[in-house]
Amino acid sequence: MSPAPATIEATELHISRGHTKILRGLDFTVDSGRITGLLGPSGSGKTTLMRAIVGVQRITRGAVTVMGSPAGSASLRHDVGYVTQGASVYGDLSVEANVRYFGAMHGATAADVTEAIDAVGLAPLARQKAADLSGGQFSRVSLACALVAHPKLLILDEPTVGLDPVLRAELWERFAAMAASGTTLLVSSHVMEEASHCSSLLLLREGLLLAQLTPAELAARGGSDDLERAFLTIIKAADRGEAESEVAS
Ligand SMILES: Nc1ncnc2c1ncn2[C@@H]1O[C@H](COP(=O)(O)OP(=O)(O)OP(=O)(O)O)[C@@H](O)[C@H]1O
Repeated sequence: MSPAPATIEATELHISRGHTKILRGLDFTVDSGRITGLLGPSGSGKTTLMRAIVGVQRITRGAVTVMGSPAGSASLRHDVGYVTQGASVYGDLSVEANVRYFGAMHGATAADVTEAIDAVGLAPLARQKAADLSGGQFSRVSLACALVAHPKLLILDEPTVGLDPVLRAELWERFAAMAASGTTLLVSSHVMEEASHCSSLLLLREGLLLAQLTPAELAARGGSDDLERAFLTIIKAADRGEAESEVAS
């Protein structure tokens, strides 16, 4: 079987905001039906890259295509789901009403709504007002609102922040099941241990792509099965490389 075409393709992607260069020439592809992790220190450009893929971030130079169309194309509206860090949920509506509302924009059925709420573990709270939920529960409403549309590409900005370990593990199982049924997921995280759930990793640092590799390759290249330590080793090596090239120039 020939491999499925890439869902996302970035070519020489540059993004500046004001005078600041935030993304500095990224080239990568994200494969279909896989979980790709977007990892990097705070401020490295993860959210900016996700925004570019969704089509809400102006691109300075280069290109991003999603399923063969320029990022943000109207034809992609029903195919791309994006869950931001700031949950876009109506506090005065119940969990169910929120998910139904988002679902209605994508032709979702009542069964889709129930399934999405179940998937994030909020069935017992379906009738509760979103404003009365805990922080972790509230952010899961936002995730349910994205799941209800059954997007082909789901982009999740730090979806496990504020969740306890049990829920985090359940969500990763859910993501794996979605990928197995053909959904492409791009998931950002600070938590390196979560990298092990991904089949491919994009390592960002200061707007540059340090590497695109599998978790096993990260462990091998960073010389540790502790992925956090492996990543730090790679970052330090990149820092040394930059310092050396500055001395040489
Ligand atoms: N509107 C803006 N104008 C200028 N600079 C910005 C703007 N938004 C973000 N930045 C800068 O762009 C850089 C990348 O930010 P971005 O939010 O993409 O990083 P991130 O990797 O997602 O960080 P975090 O993990 O903390 O969310 C940061 O240095 C940030 O200060």
